[in-house]
Amino acid sequence: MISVENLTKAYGAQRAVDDVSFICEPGTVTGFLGPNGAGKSTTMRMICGLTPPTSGRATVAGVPYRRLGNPGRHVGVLLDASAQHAGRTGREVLALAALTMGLDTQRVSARLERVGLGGASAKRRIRAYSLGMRQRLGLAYAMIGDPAVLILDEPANGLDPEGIHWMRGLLRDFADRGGTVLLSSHLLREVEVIADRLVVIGNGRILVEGDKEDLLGAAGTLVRASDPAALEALLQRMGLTGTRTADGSVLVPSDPQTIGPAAAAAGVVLLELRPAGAGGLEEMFLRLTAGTETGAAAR
Ligand SMILES: Nc1ncnc2c1ncn2[C@@H]1O[C@H](COP(=O)(O)OP(=O)(O)OP(=O)(O)O)[C@@H](O)[C@H]1O
Repeated sequence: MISVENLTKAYGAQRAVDDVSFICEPGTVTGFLGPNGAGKSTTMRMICGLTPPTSGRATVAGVPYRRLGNPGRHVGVLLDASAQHAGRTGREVLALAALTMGLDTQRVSARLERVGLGGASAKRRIRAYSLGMRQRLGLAYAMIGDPAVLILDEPANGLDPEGIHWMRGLLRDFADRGGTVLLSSHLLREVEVIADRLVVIGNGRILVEGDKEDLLGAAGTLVRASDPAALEALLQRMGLTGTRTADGSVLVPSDPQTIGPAAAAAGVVLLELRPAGAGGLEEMFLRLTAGTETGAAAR
């Protein structure tokens, strides 16, 4: 389990992470999303004891990361796949990790095979690895101590479609066996498939957090009318408050079955009427992050 409580990190006047709280439970994969510069890496670094928080705290398995004895046996971390010593071979990296954790190096060959780096790949130096191969080694490194928790920053970065499919299975299996996974990714489609829970962050603050199905299902209805003022008046009469989205439609906290007939009865011509969740995670992400600095810049 990972617990993040009111975590804040200030760099001068800027709050890179601002009062962030969430929990990752055993048996779940939590997707950590946000535009560039939102504060994902900083949050993960604070959880792993690499960046001291300005205030708040984070614990893994009930204690701050830095107080874990032999941390690799409790939590596997992959924050930067290229952080390994370029002159070592894949086999050497894993063997050293095993030795450091007091584990038998016999497990190394099987672990390399499991991430697709057996045979000749294991004997190559990291400097000759592709980014995808480094990510695979990074995952093997994170998992060599059989931890109960995985913290992965952009683990799919550089993986080919087959590699992404493989990683999805690996992490799903890990969580299904009771493991806890926190992963950040820009690949929304991948997160949508693999995650059970979502934490979306923008400008250092949590924009939305919760069960994936609930968030995508309870997103409301997107309505567009030829006469926006008439729609607004209708919503008011229905006691509903709509929110104008970046593309000019209105997000209404109700279902299409309620809005459609009411609009027809009132003679309001609708150009669009659909569940907001139907556009999936990407649409939700873009809508949520529309007001944030980097989210707006991306448009
Ligand atoms: N050491 C630092 N000193 C000053 N500012 C920093 C430092 N590290 C991060 N920041 C700032 O904190 C903010 C959050 O950065 P962070 O790397 O956590 O974002 P991110 O969500 O991981 O972004 P990306 O998706 O681009 O990796 C950014 O504005 C960044 O410039």
